[in-house]
Amino acid sequence: MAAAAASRAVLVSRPVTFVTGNAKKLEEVKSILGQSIPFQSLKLDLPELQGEPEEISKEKARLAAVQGLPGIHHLLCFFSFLFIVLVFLNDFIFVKLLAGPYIKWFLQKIGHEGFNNLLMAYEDKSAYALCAFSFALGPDVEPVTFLGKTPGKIVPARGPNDFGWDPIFQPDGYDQTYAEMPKEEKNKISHRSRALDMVKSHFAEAGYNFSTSN
Ligand SMILES: O=c1[nH]c(=O)c2ncn([C@@H]3O[C@H](COP(=O)(O)OP(=O)(O)OP(=O)(O)O)[C@@H](O)[C@H]3O)c2[nH]1
Ligand SMILES: [Mg+2]
Repeated sequence: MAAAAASRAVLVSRPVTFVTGNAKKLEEVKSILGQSIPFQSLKLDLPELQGEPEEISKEKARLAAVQGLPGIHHLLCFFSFLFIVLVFLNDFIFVKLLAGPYIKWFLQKIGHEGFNNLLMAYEDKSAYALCAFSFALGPDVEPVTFLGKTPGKIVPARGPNDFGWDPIFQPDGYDQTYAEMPKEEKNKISHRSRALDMVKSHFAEAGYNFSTSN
């Protein structure tokens, strides 16, 4: 077994690069990953195209890799959204009603209160938080995407207001919003930690063996 794992091991001499300009995301990723995957962060203003989350994230990773950053061959593009999903029980159709990849702009324009007001007409405030990571090993390699999802609902804002939509998202099975929860608690069940669990498994299965100097 050990020999099989050893023969599969891929020696990686540079840390993975997380492409994000969001300090709060970075903080959570650092705390979730700990020492498990060596990484550095890089703020790169790349376009986020329209489409499904997986495609937006994949394309961003592809762009980052193609951009040919000097000395950086391992890119992990990080991306996260909140979808509002309304369930119309009569016809069993899931309707993605709002926001999705555009949550950032929604929040900037209408804020937490506006968001709640928009949903006033609907009894069902179901939502899910979705995190998409895409990992591109290089410019010629198709990125792999990992999606982490946490179901919950939209509520009037509660808790500290220092990270996006945390105050209006209450995960299923909890009385607190993401913002009210202690950080460690959020990091245990969050969309981000679920996606990162998949990233970690992928790295372990691929046999990446980091030997980085920093
Ligand atoms: O309350 C929150 N809890 C979270 O767990 C979370 N994760 C992301 N966000 C916000 O959702 C939008 C996504 O947009 P986004 O993914 O394009 O982020 P960004 O543009 O800030 O950074 P990046 O694209 O450089 O990585 C931005 O407003 C983020 O602040 C969160 N808000
Ligand atoms: Mg962004």
